[in-house]
Amino acid sequence: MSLVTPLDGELRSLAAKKVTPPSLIARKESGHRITALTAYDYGTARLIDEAGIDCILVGDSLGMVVLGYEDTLSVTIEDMLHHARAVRRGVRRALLVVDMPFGSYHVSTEDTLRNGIRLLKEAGAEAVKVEGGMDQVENVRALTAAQIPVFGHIGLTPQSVLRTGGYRVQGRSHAAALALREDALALQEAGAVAVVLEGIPREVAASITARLRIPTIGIGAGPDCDGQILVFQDLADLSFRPSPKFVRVFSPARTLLRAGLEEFRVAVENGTFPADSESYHMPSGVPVDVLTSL
Ligand SMILES: Nc1nc(=O)c2c([nH]1)NC[C@@H]1CN(c3ccc(C(=O)N[C@@H](CCC(=O)O)C(=O)O)cc3)CN21
Ligand SMILES: CC(C)C(=O)C(=O)O
Ligand SMILES: [Mg+2]
Repeated sequence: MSLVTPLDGELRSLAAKKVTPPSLIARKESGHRITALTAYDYGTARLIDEAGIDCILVGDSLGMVVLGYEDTLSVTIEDMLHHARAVRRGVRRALLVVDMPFGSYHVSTEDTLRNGIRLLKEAGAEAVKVEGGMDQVENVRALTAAQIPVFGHIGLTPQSVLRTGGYRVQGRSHAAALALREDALALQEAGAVAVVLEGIPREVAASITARLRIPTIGIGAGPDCDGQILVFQDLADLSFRPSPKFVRVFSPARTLLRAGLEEFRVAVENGTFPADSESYHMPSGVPVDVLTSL
Protein backbone atom coordinates (compact mmCIF):
# COMPACT_ATOMS: atom_id res chain seq x y z
CA MET A 1 0.00 0.00 0.00
CA SER A 2 1.30 3.42 -0.97
CA LEU A 3 1.62 6.07 1.74
CA VAL A 4 1.26 8.86 -0.80
CA THR A 5 -1.94 9.96 -2.53
CA PRO A 6 -2.12 8.27 -5.97
CA LEU A 7 -1.68 10.61 -8.92
CA ASP A 8 -2.74 10.17 -12.56
CA GLY A 9 -1.13 10.75 -15.92
CA GLU A 10 1.27 13.65 -16.16
CA LEU A 11 1.09 14.29 -12.44
CA ARG A 12 2.34 10.79 -11.75
CA SER A 13 5.46 11.36 -13.84
CA LEU A 14 6.10 14.63 -11.99
CA ALA A 15 5.89 12.91 -8.61
CA ALA A 16 9.57 12.31 -8.07
CA LYS A 17 10.84 9.13 -6.48
CA LYS A 18 12.31 8.82 -3.00
CA VAL A 19 16.03 9.58 -2.99
CA THR A 20 18.22 6.75 -1.62
CA PRO A 21 21.99 6.22 -1.32
CA PRO A 22 22.01 3.90 -4.40
CA SER A 23 20.04 6.48 -6.40
CA LEU A 24 22.70 9.10 -5.55
CA ILE A 25 25.42 6.80 -6.90
CA ALA A 26 23.30 6.27 -10.04
CA ARG A 27 23.05 10.05 -10.35
CA LYS A 28 26.83 10.33 -10.36
CA GLU A 29 27.04 7.68 -13.09
CA SER A 30 24.44 9.51 -15.20
CA GLY A 31 26.19 12.88 -14.74
CA HIS A 32 23.05 14.48 -13.30
CA ARG A 33 24.17 16.87 -10.52
CA ILE A 34 22.99 16.31 -6.92
CA THR A 35 21.37 19.11 -4.92
CA ALA A 36 21.52 19.40 -1.14
CA LEU A 37 20.62 22.00 1.50
CA THR A 38 20.54 22.12 5.27
CA ALA A 39 17.31 22.39 7.28
CA TYR A 40 16.69 22.54 11.00
CA ASP A 41 12.87 22.81 11.22
CA TYR A 42 9.62 21.47 9.75
CA GLY A 43 8.67 24.42 7.53
CA THR A 44 12.07 24.82 5.92
CA ALA A 45 12.22 21.07 5.34
CA ARG A 46 8.88 21.22 3.50
CA LEU A 47 10.01 24.14 1.34
CA ILE A 48 13.21 22.34 0.36
CA ASP A 49 11.59 18.95 -0.21
CA GLU A 50 8.81 20.47 -2.31
CA ALA A 51 11.43 22.31 -4.42
CA GLY A 52 12.79 18.90 -5.49
CA ILE A 53 16.14 19.12 -3.68
CA ASP A 54 17.72 15.65 -3.39
CA CYS A 55 19.26 15.68 0.11
CA ILE A 56 18.36 17.51 3.28
CA LEU A 57 21.11 17.70 5.88
CA VAL A 58 20.31 18.49 9.48
CA GLY A 59 23.77 20.00 9.93
CA ASP A 60 25.54 20.77 13.17
CA SER A 61 25.82 24.30 11.70
CA LEU A 62 22.51 24.36 13.61
CA GLY A 63 24.64 25.53 16.54
CA MET A 64 25.78 28.66 14.70
CA VAL A 65 22.83 29.63 12.51
CA VAL A 66 19.91 28.63 14.76
CA LEU A 67 21.23 28.44 18.33
CA GLY A 68 23.68 31.38 18.16
CA TYR A 69 26.86 29.62 19.32
CA GLU A 70 30.26 30.80 18.06
CA ASP A 71 31.11 27.38 16.61
CA THR A 72 29.58 23.90 16.21
CA LEU A 73 31.34 22.26 19.17
CA SER A 74 28.60 22.74 21.79
CA VAL A 75 25.91 20.98 19.74
CA THR A 76 24.71 17.78 21.47
CA ILE A 77 23.18 14.55 20.22
CA GLU A 78 19.93 15.66 21.93
CA ASP A 79 19.98 18.94 19.93
CA MET A 80 20.43 16.96 16.72
CA LEU A 81 17.63 14.52 17.62
CA HIS A 82 15.24 17.36 18.47
CA HIS A 83 15.78 19.23 15.19
CA ALA A 84 16.03 16.10 13.05
CA ARG A 85 12.59 14.96 14.30
CA ALA A 86 11.09 18.31 13.29
CA VAL A 87 12.72 18.09 9.85
CA ARG A 88 11.64 14.44 9.43
CA ARG A 89 7.98 15.46 9.65
CA GLY A 90 8.46 17.82 6.69
CA VAL A 91 10.39 15.52 4.33
CA ARG A 92 8.86 13.08 1.86
CA ARG A 93 11.15 12.69 -1.11
CA ALA A 94 14.61 13.95 -0.16
CA LEU A 95 17.23 11.77 1.53
CA LEU A 96 17.44 12.83 5.18
CA VAL A 97 21.05 13.04 6.41
CA VAL A 98 21.92 14.05 9.98
CA ASP A 99 25.32 15.28 11.22
CA MET A 100 26.84 13.41 14.13
CA PRO A 101 27.82 16.27 16.47
CA PHE A 102 31.24 16.76 18.04
CA GLY A 103 31.84 14.19 20.79
CA SER A 104 29.20 11.74 19.60
CA TYR A 105 31.66 9.64 17.57
CA HIS A 106 35.01 10.43 19.23
CA VAL A 107 34.93 8.27 22.37
CA SER A 108 34.54 4.66 21.20
CA THR A 109 33.09 2.62 18.36
CA GLU A 110 30.31 1.46 20.72
CA ASP A 111 29.41 5.07 21.46
CA THR A 112 29.48 5.95 17.74
CA LEU A 113 27.11 3.07 16.97
CA ARG A 114 24.80 3.93 19.84
CA ASN A 115 24.53 7.54 18.68
CA GLY A 116 24.18 6.63 15.00
CA ILE A 117 21.42 4.15 15.83
CA ARG A 118 19.63 6.79 17.93
CA LEU A 119 19.60 9.20 14.97
CA LEU A 120 17.96 6.52 12.81
CA LYS A 121 15.51 5.10 15.35
CA GLU A 122 14.51 8.22 17.26
CA ALA A 123 14.65 10.85 14.50
CA GLY A 124 14.21 9.00 11.20
CA ALA A 125 17.62 9.83 9.75
CA GLU A 126 18.38 7.84 6.59
CA ALA A 127 22.14 8.49 6.73
CA VAL A 128 24.59 10.11 9.14
CA LYS A 129 27.65 12.29 8.45
CA VAL A 130 30.99 12.31 10.26
CA GLU A 131 33.89 14.74 9.79
CA GLY A 132 37.32 13.30 9.04
CA GLY A 133 39.25 11.03 6.69
CA MET A 134 41.62 8.18 7.62
CA ASP A 135 40.80 8.73 11.30
CA GLN A 136 37.13 7.90 10.62
CA VAL A 137 37.66 4.64 8.73
CA GLU A 138 36.84 2.51 11.77
CA ASN A 139 33.67 4.48 12.53
CA VAL A 140 32.51 4.36 8.90
CA ARG A 141 33.11 0.59 8.78
CA ALA A 142 31.23 0.01 12.03
CA LEU A 143 28.25 2.20 11.07
CA THR A 144 28.10 0.61 7.61
CA ALA A 145 28.24 -2.89 9.14
CA ALA A 146 25.26 -1.83 11.28
CA GLN A 147 23.43 -0.94 8.02
CA ILE A 148 23.66 2.81 8.63
CA PRO A 149 24.56 4.75 5.45
CA VAL A 150 27.42 7.18 6.13
CA PHE A 151 28.42 10.44 4.46
CA GLY A 152 32.07 11.45 4.90
CA HIS A 153 33.16 15.10 5.20
CA ILE A 154 36.74 16.21 4.51
CA GLY A 155 38.70 19.41 3.86
CA LEU A 156 37.55 22.31 6.03
CA THR A 157 35.99 20.38 8.91
CA PRO A 158 34.37 22.87 11.33
CA GLN A 159 34.59 20.48 14.32
CA SER A 160 38.42 20.82 14.07
CA VAL A 161 38.34 24.63 14.52
CA LEU A 162 40.20 24.65 17.86
CA ARG A 163 43.06 22.60 16.45
CA THR A 164 43.28 24.41 13.11
CA GLY A 165 42.75 27.85 14.68
CA GLY A 166 40.11 28.99 12.19
CA TYR A 167 38.03 28.13 9.15
CA ARG A 168 40.80 27.80 6.55
CA VAL A 169 40.79 26.37 3.05
CA GLN A 170 42.54 22.96 3.11
CA GLY A 171 44.57 21.01 0.56
CA ARG A 172 46.44 23.93 -0.98
CA SER A 173 49.86 22.23 -1.06
CA HIS A 174 50.64 19.23 -3.26
CA ALA A 175 51.13 17.01 -0.20
CA ALA A 176 47.90 18.21 1.44
CA ALA A 177 45.97 17.67 -1.79
CA LEU A 178 47.26 14.09 -2.07
CA ALA A 179 46.38 13.44 1.58
CA LEU A 180 42.81 14.62 0.93
CA ARG A 181 42.51 12.26 -2.01
CA GLU A 182 43.77 9.38 0.15
CA ASP A 183 41.22 10.34 2.82
CA ALA A 184 38.39 10.30 0.27
CA LEU A 185 39.45 6.91 -1.11
CA ALA A 186 39.76 5.47 2.41
CA LEU A 187 36.22 6.66 3.26
CA GLN A 188 34.89 5.08 0.05
CA GLU A 189 36.66 1.80 0.81
CA ALA A 190 35.27 1.85 4.36
CA GLY A 191 31.74 1.99 2.92
CA ALA A 192 30.80 5.69 2.81
CA VAL A 193 27.94 6.37 0.36
CA ALA A 194 29.00 9.97 -0.42
CA VAL A 195 31.64 12.49 0.67
CA VAL A 196 31.20 16.19 1.41
CA LEU A 197 34.19 18.22 0.20
CA GLU A 198 34.34 21.53 2.06
CA GLY A 199 36.73 24.46 1.57
CA ILE A 200 39.24 22.98 -0.85
CA PRO A 201 40.65 24.21 -4.18
CA ARG A 202 38.43 23.49 -7.17
CA GLU A 203 41.23 21.55 -8.87
CA VAL A 204 41.64 19.20 -5.89
CA ALA A 205 37.86 18.61 -5.67
CA ALA A 206 37.75 17.84 -9.40
CA SER A 207 40.53 15.29 -9.09
CA ILE A 208 38.91 13.58 -6.07
CA THR A 209 35.53 13.55 -7.83
CA ALA A 210 37.06 11.87 -10.89
CA ARG A 211 38.74 9.19 -8.75
CA LEU A 212 35.72 8.20 -6.63
CA ARG A 213 32.86 5.86 -7.46
CA ILE A 214 30.68 7.49 -4.77
CA PRO A 215 29.40 11.06 -5.26
CA THR A 216 31.18 14.14 -3.93
CA ILE A 217 29.04 16.98 -2.62
CA GLY A 218 30.88 20.29 -2.55
CA ILE A 219 30.64 23.41 -0.42
CA GLY A 220 33.39 25.88 -1.24
CA ALA A 221 34.95 23.19 -3.44
CA GLY A 222 34.13 24.49 -6.93
CA PRO A 223 31.74 23.37 -9.66
CA ASP A 224 33.27 20.01 -10.58
CA CYS A 225 31.85 18.01 -7.67
CA ASP A 226 28.95 15.63 -8.30
CA GLY A 227 26.66 17.85 -6.25
CA GLN A 228 26.51 21.03 -4.18
CA ILE A 229 25.32 21.80 -0.67
CA LEU A 230 24.70 25.16 1.04
CA VAL A 231 23.48 26.19 4.47
CA PHE A 232 19.83 27.29 4.01
CA GLN A 233 20.35 30.51 6.01
CA ASP A 234 23.25 31.44 3.70
CA LEU A 235 21.12 30.91 0.59
CA ALA A 236 18.38 33.06 2.18
CA ASP A 237 20.68 35.79 3.59
CA LEU A 238 19.58 34.90 7.13
CA SER A 239 22.88 33.81 8.71
CA PHE A 240 23.63 37.15 10.46
CA ARG A 241 27.37 36.50 10.04
CA PRO A 242 29.90 37.49 7.41
CA SER A 243 29.50 34.96 4.61
CA PRO A 244 32.35 32.83 3.27
CA LYS A 245 33.30 33.42 -0.37
CA PHE A 246 31.44 30.32 -1.56
CA VAL A 247 28.01 31.61 -0.48
CA ARG A 248 25.50 32.92 -3.00
CA VAL A 249 22.23 34.48 -1.82
CA PHE A 250 19.48 32.91 -3.96
CA SER A 251 16.52 34.20 -1.89
CA PRO A 252 17.03 37.66 -0.32
CA ALA A 253 14.69 36.81 2.56
CA ARG A 254 16.33 39.15 5.07
CA THR A 255 15.42 42.24 3.01
CA LEU A 256 11.86 40.97 2.52
CA LEU A 257 11.43 40.18 6.22
CA ARG A 258 12.88 43.52 7.37
CA ALA A 259 10.39 45.40 5.15
CA GLY A 260 7.46 43.32 6.44
CA LEU A 261 8.47 43.78 10.08
CA GLU A 262 8.64 47.54 9.62
CA GLU A 263 5.20 47.53 7.95
CA PHE A 264 3.71 45.46 10.81
CA ARG A 265 5.10 47.89 13.41
CA VAL A 266 3.77 50.95 11.57
CA ALA A 267 0.35 49.35 10.91
CA VAL A 268 -0.14 48.44 14.60
CA GLU A 269 1.10 51.81 15.81
CA ASN A 270 -1.23 53.77 13.48
CA GLY A 271 -4.22 51.44 14.06
CA THR A 272 -4.60 50.10 10.50
CA PHE A 273 -3.89 46.53 11.61
CA PRO A 274 -6.10 44.63 12.14
CA ALA A 275 -8.72 45.96 9.70
CA ASP A 276 -12.45 45.33 10.28
CA SER A 277 -12.24 42.44 7.76
CA GLU A 278 -9.54 40.87 9.91
CA SER A 279 -11.80 41.04 13.00
CA TYR A 280 -14.59 38.74 14.27
CA HIS A 281 -18.14 40.05 14.69
CA MET A 282 -21.23 39.24 16.74
CA PRO A 283 -23.99 37.41 14.77
CA SER A 284 -26.34 39.88 13.03
CA GLY A 285 -29.53 40.30 15.02
CA VAL A 286 -27.91 40.55 18.43
CA PRO A 287 -29.37 43.81 19.80
CA VAL A 288 -26.88 46.62 20.15
CA ASP A 289 -27.90 47.21 23.81
CA VAL A 290 -26.63 43.69 24.59
CA LEU A 291 -23.28 44.84 23.30
CA THR A 292 -23.28 48.14 25.12
CA SER A 293 -24.27 46.40 28.38
CA LEU A 294 -21.28 44.02 28.17
N1 LIG B 1 26.18 29.93 8.05
C1 LIG B 1 27.10 28.98 7.98
N2 LIG B 1 27.52 28.56 6.75
C2 LIG B 1 28.47 27.59 6.66
O1 LIG B 1 28.80 27.22 5.49
C3 LIG B 1 28.99 27.02 7.84
C4 LIG B 1 28.51 27.47 9.08
N3 LIG B 1 27.59 28.47 9.13
N4 LIG B 1 28.94 26.95 10.26
C5 LIG B 1 29.73 25.75 10.22
C6 LIG B 1 30.67 25.81 9.11
C7 LIG B 1 31.72 26.89 9.23
N5 LIG B 1 31.96 27.23 7.86
C8 LIG B 1 32.83 28.22 7.41
C9 LIG B 1 33.01 29.37 8.16
C10 LIG B 1 33.86 30.35 7.71
C11 LIG B 1 34.57 30.20 6.52
C12 LIG B 1 35.50 31.29 6.06
O2 LIG B 1 35.57 32.32 6.67
N6 LIG B 1 36.24 31.06 4.99
C13 LIG B 1 37.19 32.01 4.44
C14 LIG B 1 38.34 31.21 3.83
C15 LIG B 1 39.69 31.78 4.20
C16 LIG B 1 40.81 31.00 3.51
O3 LIG B 1 41.09 31.36 2.34
O4 LIG B 1 41.36 30.07 4.10
C17 LIG B 1 36.54 32.87 3.34
O5 LIG B 1 36.90 34.04 3.25
O6 LIG B 1 35.72 32.37 2.56
C18 LIG B 1 34.38 29.05 5.79
C19 LIG B 1 33.50 28.06 6.23
C20 LIG B 1 31.15 26.41 6.98
N7 LIG B 1 30.02 26.06 7.82
C1 LIG C 1 27.95 22.73 5.66
C2 LIG C 1 27.47 21.33 5.83
C3 LIG C 1 28.21 20.38 4.95
C4 LIG C 1 27.52 20.90 7.28
O1 LIG C 1 28.22 20.01 7.70
C5 LIG C 1 26.64 21.61 8.22
O2 LIG C 1 25.80 22.44 7.79
O3 LIG C 1 26.76 21.36 9.42
MG1 LIG D 1 28.29 19.95 9.80
